[in-house]
Amino acid sequence: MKLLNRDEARKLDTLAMNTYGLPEAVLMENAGASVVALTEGDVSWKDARVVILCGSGNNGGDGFVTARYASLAEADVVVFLMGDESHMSDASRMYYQVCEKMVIPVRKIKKAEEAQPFLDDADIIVDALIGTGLRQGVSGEKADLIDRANASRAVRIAVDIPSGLICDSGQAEGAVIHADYTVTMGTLKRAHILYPGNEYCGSVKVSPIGIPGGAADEFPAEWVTAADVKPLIPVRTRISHKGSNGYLGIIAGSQGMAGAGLLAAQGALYAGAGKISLFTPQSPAEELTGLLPEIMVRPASTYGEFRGEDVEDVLSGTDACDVLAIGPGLGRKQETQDFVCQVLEESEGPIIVDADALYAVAAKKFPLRSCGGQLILTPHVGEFARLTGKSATEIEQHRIDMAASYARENQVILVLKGAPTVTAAPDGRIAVNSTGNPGMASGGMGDTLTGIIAALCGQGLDVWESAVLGVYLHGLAGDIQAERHTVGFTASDVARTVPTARERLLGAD
Ligand SMILES: NC(=O)C1=CN([C@@H]2O[C@H](COP(=O)(O)OP(=O)(O)OC[C@H]3O[C@@H](n4cnc5c(N)ncnc54)[C@H](O)[C@@H]3O)[C@@H](O)[C@H]2O)[C@@H](O)CC1
Ligand SMILES: [K+]
Repeated sequence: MKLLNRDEARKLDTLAMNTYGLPEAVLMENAGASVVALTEGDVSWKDARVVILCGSGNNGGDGFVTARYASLAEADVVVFLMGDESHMSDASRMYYQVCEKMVIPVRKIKKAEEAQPFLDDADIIVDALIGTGLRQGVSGEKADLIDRANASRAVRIAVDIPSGLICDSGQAEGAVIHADYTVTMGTLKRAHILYPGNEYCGSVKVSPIGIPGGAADEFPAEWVTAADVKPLIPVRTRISHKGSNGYLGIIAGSQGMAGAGLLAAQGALYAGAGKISLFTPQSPAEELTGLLPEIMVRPASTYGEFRGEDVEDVLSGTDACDVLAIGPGLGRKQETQDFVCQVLEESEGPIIVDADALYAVAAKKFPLRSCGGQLILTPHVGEFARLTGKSATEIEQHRIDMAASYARENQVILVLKGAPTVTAAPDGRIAVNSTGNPGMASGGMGDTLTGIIAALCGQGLDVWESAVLGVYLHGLAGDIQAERHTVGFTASDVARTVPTARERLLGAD
């Protein structure tokens, strides 16, 4: 499902009006009607005392329509209008007047306290104060009204987006409605899925409001669900053999950090890789041999860590590989950074660049565009901060846009891990992942993801598909683990659960 920012949401409405000739009032009618229709069953409108808070923008227009449908559902409705009436659109004003003609009480208020007795008694509060039109945090009387609505024992239903949330960033800069339900119009908005925005939304319901499905096709960001990634799962034929399922080379590990490469290998193995070689320095190689009998451990440096002089040896080994993954546990020594940059420069196949390899890219200001092979970078926020020179806070507030511009500028697939993980392509595609949970915030999870993505790439998916499906499967495996224990499962547990996740995805509608 498409995921829109503020300007795109406005553009979608304009497209619906201009391209399909749908009048604004029709969209508003459908929006208000769906607020009642989509929540019927979750709440009971009949005989409920309903307070509808309207602003003077089009979100308020949706609120006036909702008032009519709530009244038709036999609710006892009162509307409070806070805002400058002279700013109302024609459609909003029309529905305001319809309320008056239906003798639904509409009280214009300047002070929030005027609504207090009604908020105290309400069963349902509909929040139609401000929608996607908000640019900065709410303060003053509107903020007071929001706080009072939040203090009420009533069920709160937000129209389109909880009032006070910033649509593009999901930030709560001032007062914000804490909704139990949000009925959003057309398609999802960023604030519904970004943190902390999604915590204010409650259960989100999407109403198409009559806009034809194809109208949103031009917008780049997709909220990735099972239906999107299920068709990407590699199909295995009867005559499949290990050679047809990808030979992966994992370049990982250093003295004292042997496990990272093993976790990447586990991720790859359980995601169906045909054959895996783990290229690692001598001492981790000795520790690892035999721990995962299905993989080949290839000692490829006599030092405790990779150095520039090991490049030739490693590349002669990885020559036969279809896909490379580089980074987990490599360490951050200068010599290792040189090694990483040379490997990136000289390799041709797709390469997943993770962990300490990302450190090397950032430290050496390595020109990613000069690389021969297609790259998938998988930074978490800290690593992305190093790559971009931006603060973690700034990245968290703009994770979608920053991932997208980094991918475009550097011509790489960028997987910005976190909540939610955002995958961006050089051509502008953006996939925002819907799986995963906080129990996955533990050491080694990223290493397994790297292995999973590499394995999918080896099974014939292109770099974009591998990243999008890999992120989804990894998160789903974590979600399956979290069904038993919300915290305390390990990266190895997640790797071992990938086959179950794959099967669950295959069985999804
Ligand atoms: N054709 C359309 O444009 C449609 C729009 N729809 C609704 O319209 C909404 C967008 O409407 P608008 O663009 O008119 O904008 P909004 O109604 O979201 O917001 C504008 C209102 O918020 C107030 N406001 C803005 N920033 C504020 C701040 N920082 N503090 C206090 N008040 C503030 C303004 O004074 C104005 O009254 C959507 O969220 C959706 O609910 C739907 O009716 C579907 C059709
Ligand atoms: K709202």
